[in-house]
Amino acid sequence: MNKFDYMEKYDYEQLVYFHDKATGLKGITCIHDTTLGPALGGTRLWNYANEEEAAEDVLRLGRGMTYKAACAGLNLGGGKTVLIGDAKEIKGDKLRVEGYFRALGRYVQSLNGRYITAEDVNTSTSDMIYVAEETDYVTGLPGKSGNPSPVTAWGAFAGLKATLKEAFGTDSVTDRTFAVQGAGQTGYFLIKYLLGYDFLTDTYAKEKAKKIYFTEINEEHIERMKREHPEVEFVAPEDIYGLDVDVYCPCALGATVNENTIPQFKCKAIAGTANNVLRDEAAGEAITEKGIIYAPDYVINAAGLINVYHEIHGYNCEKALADSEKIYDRLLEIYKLAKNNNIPTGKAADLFAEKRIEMMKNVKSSHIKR
Ligand SMILES: NC(=O)c1ccc[n+]([C@@H]2O[C@H](COP(=O)([O-])OP(=O)(O)OC[C@H]3O[C@@H](n4cnc5c(N)ncnc54)[C@H](O)[C@@H]3O)[C@@H](O)[C@H]2O)c1
Repeated sequence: MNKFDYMEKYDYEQLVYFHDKATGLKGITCIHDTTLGPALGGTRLWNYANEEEAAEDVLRLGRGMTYKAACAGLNLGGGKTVLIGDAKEIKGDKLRVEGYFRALGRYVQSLNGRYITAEDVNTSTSDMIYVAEETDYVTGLPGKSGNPSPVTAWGAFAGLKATLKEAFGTDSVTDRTFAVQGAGQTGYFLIKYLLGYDFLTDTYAKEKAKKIYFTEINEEHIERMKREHPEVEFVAPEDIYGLDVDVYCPCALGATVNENTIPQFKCKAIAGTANNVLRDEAAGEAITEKGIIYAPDYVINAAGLINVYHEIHGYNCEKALADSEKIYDRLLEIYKLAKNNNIPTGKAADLFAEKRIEMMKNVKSSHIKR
């Protein structure tokens, strides 16, 4: 589809190409929707096969950010930047890195706050320090909101409890069993929260799950879990889907809910931190038919975004965690919407986001009339 037709179909505001000859910076920014606030989305550096592929990726990712921010209840719109280039080559040239990312910063500044950037695939918080030399519109800087993963897992834990409430009528984890895929940055913390860990007090003061299984492919992460929490049982990666547990928690890869895994599931709910959990729309429909409650990925894993949003307004960890807990109520609303409209929960999340944006459009236009 030609770009303008595509932009019209999905209501995009802007697609901006930029280039800096001296540093070889070459990229595209998508600003999808700024009804709720400035478009926020990270900058991804990727060796795209061609310009077309980069444009398609940035359009898809930028729109996804609009839905994520809207469902998270933030005053943010959705956007994204992709840089076209070989990360190894660009970042391997230490002299070039400063100029490259400062050129990006100058360009971001030229958008005048309509777009706020952050790190993403192949860009780091230290690259963002250079970006910040040239623009105010960058977040997720070192020494500010910090690593988002414990907060992402905190929000996901709140969402997981809402999902238990929906599936079992109570949100307590004490009688429940869990299968966690991936004990990396977020999965590790999700398991700790399931074991009663409180991030704020650094104590195990909360209720504890009845049983947790986990799987991993990284030896260090397997050893860490076995050493710190021997009661969490390791299973082989291929065995995680068919376990007789209440909840499957995807915290590693995308597309793990698919035609191969769905027949294996014995769980009543799917709730974890991973992105793009459903391989496709059909997977969403199939698990709904199977009676499995699915926590839409971009809703349950939004606390990383909530965390950097707080950085823009002066970071306070307690406030960021409290806001992340709102994912609980948000998911309950989405589950209700799904039931009332007889649609899969993923579709209900999209509907929720669109309704919030529509409502705010009306609020803003009535404000102008006065
Ligand atoms: N980090 C965040 O704040 C954040 C925010 C939103 C979404 N997410 C999403 O959550 C997911 C996990 O992110 P993360 O930051 O924890 O990543 P991570 O790389 O730290 O952890 C993922 C873990 O999964 C393991 N893994 C990979 N393939 C596996 C397999 N087949 N079986 C078992 N384990 C496997 C890896 O070894 C790794 O330890 C990703 O989809 C990411 O996009 C993360």
